Amino acid sequence: MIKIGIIGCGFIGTQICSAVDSGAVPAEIFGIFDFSEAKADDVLKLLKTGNPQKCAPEEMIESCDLIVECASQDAVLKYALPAAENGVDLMVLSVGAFQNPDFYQKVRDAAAASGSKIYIPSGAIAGTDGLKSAAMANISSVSVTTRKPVSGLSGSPYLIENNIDLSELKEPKLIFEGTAAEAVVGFPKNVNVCATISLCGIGFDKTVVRIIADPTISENMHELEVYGDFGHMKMAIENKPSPKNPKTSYLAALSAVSTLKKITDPMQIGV
Ligand SMILES: NC(=O)C1=CN([C@@H]2O[C@H](COP(=O)(O)OP(=O)(O)OC[C@H]3O[C@@H](n4cnc5c(N)ncnc54)[C@H](O)[C@@H]3O)[C@@H](O)[C@H]2O)C=CC1
Ligand SMILES: O=C([O-])CC(=O)C(=O)O
Repeated sequence: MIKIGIIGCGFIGTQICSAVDSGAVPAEIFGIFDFSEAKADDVLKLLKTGNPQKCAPEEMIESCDLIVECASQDAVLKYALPAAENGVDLMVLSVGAFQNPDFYQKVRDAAAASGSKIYIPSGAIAGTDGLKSAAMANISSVSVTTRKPVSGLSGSPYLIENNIDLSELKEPKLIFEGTAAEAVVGFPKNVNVCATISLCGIGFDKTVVRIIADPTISENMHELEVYGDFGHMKMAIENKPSPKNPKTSYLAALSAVSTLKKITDPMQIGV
């Protein structure tokens, strides 16, 4: 069984640990890490199988087969390269960190040299299968429109830097329109899906992102629209947010668990 290290014991980390602990994924949690000791302790208390420990990422990199980052873009910037250089597989949820092309290339090159794999789950969006296939020919445009309740957007650097106060909002409002590269910096906890779409399609600088704050909804919604030689694709998803973290959709955690199942399964279905 593969030995997994988890960096980040919030909503997604907890869901992954529970899935492994229940036997739904044939793997073993070797270690967990969170800079909040309390969060790591809460996850340790949940686990009933194996011998999971709190341990530093450096120790995971020495001892695990796969490290799952479900913490923050900062954590990706800190641990992705050492993991890839050490030949350890890595799953990344805070995909926005890859908008820096030099960093992305360094991690890719290190993984290629060491033979490790970097897994990026489809996360809180659908349609990555069709987009990846479409990208085998010419794609003329990709856009993502994300619509979230105000509580899911609060505290984003873009809102703070531009003095945008959404607390009195009564109707949906377009609060951002720009490239995916700009969106993942301004909203690092909200539009990692746009980073994933950029990597599957035409890149961070050509993917157009719109973010709408909507006080009338309770779901996190994403619409993907792609035009290319293949034709025209439209995808819309209405995600239930996690009860623990309104920024994150439940589907994001399910997609991480599903990716783990795919890694450990002899049958590989879908692109
Ligand atoms: N790829 C996708 O489609 C999606 C990605 N995400 C991203 O996945 C990540 C995890 O999401 P959630 O579990 O909902 O977040 P969360 O906020 O519930 O949990 C994150 C945990 O990581 C810890 N953490 C943050 N930075 C850390 C660091 N440098 N070192 C150690 N611990 C650190 C925090 O203390 C917290 O306990 C976030 O970056 C989120 O933006 C979320 C939803 C969709
Ligand atoms: O969970 C979602 O709906 C999207 C999200 O937070 C992200 O992509 O970072």
